[in-house]
Amino acid sequence: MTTNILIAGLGLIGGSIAKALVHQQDNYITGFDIDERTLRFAKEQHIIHEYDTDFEQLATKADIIMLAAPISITLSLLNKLDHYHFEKDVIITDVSSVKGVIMDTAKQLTNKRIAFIGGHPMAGSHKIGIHAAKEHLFENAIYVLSPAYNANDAIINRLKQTLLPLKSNFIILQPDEHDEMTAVVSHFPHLIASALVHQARSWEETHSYLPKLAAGGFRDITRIASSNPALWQDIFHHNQSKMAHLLKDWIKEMEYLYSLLIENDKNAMLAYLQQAKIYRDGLQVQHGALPSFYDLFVDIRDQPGAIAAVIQILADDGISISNIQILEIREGITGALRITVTTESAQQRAISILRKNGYEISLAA
Ligand SMILES: NC(=O)c1ccc[n+]([C@@H]2O[C@H](COP(=O)([O-])OP(=O)(O)OC[C@H]3O[C@@H](n4cnc5c(N)ncnc54)[C@H](O)[C@@H]3O)[C@@H](O)[C@H]2O)c1
Ligand SMILES: O=C(O)C(=O)CC1(C(=O)O)C=CC(O)C=C1
Repeated sequence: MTTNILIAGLGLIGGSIAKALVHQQDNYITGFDIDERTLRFAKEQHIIHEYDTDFEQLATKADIIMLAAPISITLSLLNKLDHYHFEKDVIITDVSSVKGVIMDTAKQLTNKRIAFIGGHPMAGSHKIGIHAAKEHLFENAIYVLSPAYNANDAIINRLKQTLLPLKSNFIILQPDEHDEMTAVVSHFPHLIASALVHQARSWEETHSYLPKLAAGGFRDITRIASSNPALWQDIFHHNQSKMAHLLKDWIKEMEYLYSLLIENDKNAMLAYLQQAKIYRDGLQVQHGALPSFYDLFVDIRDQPGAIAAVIQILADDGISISNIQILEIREGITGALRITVTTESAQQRAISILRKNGYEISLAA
């Protein structure tokens, strides 16, 4: 039997979900978006089967509705859906990064045809819109579900079954617990990344050469400051109290760090950095929201074909690369490639084969 799935908001997240679901024979994917170019692109690229600019038309034909717009829009779409006349039961879910406000709204729903299950796939990017959508975005990612309104186990299983092609790992979380944890490991880091960028920008006023010194470290830690500002303002707004709490904690942490620096306490600073490293290294190998990844650093010369040669050696050995980054290549001088693979054995094989081919390899930059 065909499942009619409406995706409202065909951006990075909605587009990625559509791409993963559209190839399932039994799915019929429809799309709704405020941006008609997005809808046309999605149809032309076979990311959806059909679109309409009339939300009600699409919604009342759907078996499953996925709300993948910014949070404030998702809230207003949810309120609209409550007033529609559905001739059959419908499962509604969302992908919003904050769950409390969504679940509070879902609890106010009165339409008996609706079952609502909150959702949040814990993967994404700093990129915006359907052009950045990727079929494999949610593979191995944690996908949080928070059942709220009219949702029994059979309905939850139906949704999970429909989302199986995403290859995510589902977990059930209460909204408050979800918002507390995502505030720590997702939302608050965005605030800090933006603050670091502001700090660099203001120092540039007196040190014009500063951007040229911003190498791998600054780029790594501030990548997420390039995310969609409107989307993140909306996330901060809807998780405001937890963000404020974390910022207070952070200020205390910075005061502690300030005291370590002022006292110039080498041992205490070493212990602080060591503890952070141990915890961070542990996160890399856990199976969770953070994918497992193993890095190796390859020294290369700045000359045409140098990167391709390294990739070819690994490809010939059947080693697939999950990420590659060029670090601090300066004109005519040796630089480094950071290559990321997903298993320890692939890392060991890559090191061995590249060393045999005369490359210098290290495990840290
Ligand atoms: N970006 C991430 O890394 C990430 C990860 C997980 C979850 N999320 C959540 O996913 C949701 C969407 O984020 P995104 O990154 O895909 O954003 P995006 O900007 O890439 O996509 C949002 C889409 O919603 C559409 N839209 C905006 N207003 C609309 C309206 N009134 N009606 C219909 N469509 C409308 C936009 O045109 C766009 O296509 C957000 O709720 C966000 O919290 C984001
Ligand atoms: O990779 C990124 O750029 C992201 O910000 C993805 C990220 C995160 O990890 O914080 C952002 C928002 C989410 O709701 C889930 C995932």
